[in-house]
Amino acid sequence: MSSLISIVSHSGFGHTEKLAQAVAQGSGGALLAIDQHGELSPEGWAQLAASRAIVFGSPTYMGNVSWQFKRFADASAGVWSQQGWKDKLAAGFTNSAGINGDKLATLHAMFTLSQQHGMLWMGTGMPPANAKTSTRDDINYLASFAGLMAATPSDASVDELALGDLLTARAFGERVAALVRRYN
Ligand SMILES: Cc1cc2nc3c(=O)[nH]c(=O)nc-3n(C[C@H](O)[C@H](O)[C@H](O)COP(=O)(O)O)c2cc1C
Repeated sequence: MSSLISIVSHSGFGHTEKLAQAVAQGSGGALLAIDQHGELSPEGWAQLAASRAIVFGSPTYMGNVSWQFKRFADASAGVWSQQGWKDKLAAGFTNSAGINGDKLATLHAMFTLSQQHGMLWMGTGMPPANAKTSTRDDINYLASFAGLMAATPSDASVDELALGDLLTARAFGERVAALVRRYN
């Protein structure tokens, strides 16, 4: 059964995939994987066409989306020519090793993609956890407004994503679901 919300993402080594799963838990959305060749199945494209909201996800590689995500983005030009995603809701998330690591550039790439398609972008809408008393387990400790950010040390396993980032991803998914209900 098709979902109103789709989370379409690429992950090279599984960390961003774990984040995508948390967004799916929060939103009730369907997970769609861009594979290691940058391809999405025909069923995946059909799911996106039927969705009310599309959440884009990619690791940050060299300060941008992965080439696999970019291949998917370029392939969406076919949808663009039919204005197939116009007025759908959109959001984005990324994960990288550095606390900063130029993640904002990745979110901007996703934002630009959404605007080329005429979509409506949703930020986190979350207050930052930036007080002296804040901890890494807090929601939005990375203080991102444009989209969901997570930081996973370069030598951390998939099972070592920060609890705070997973909670943030879940809350981000809940926000996406709430906005879909509001603007449906
Ligand atoms: C080719 C490559 C480029 C990377 N570039 C960056 C970067 O620009 N900034 C950063 O903070 N981390 C960078 N990283 C680290 C990854 O973002 C990090 O390992 C992330 O958890 C990988 O997610 P994944 O397991 O979903 O692929 C890079 C890793 C690779 C393999």
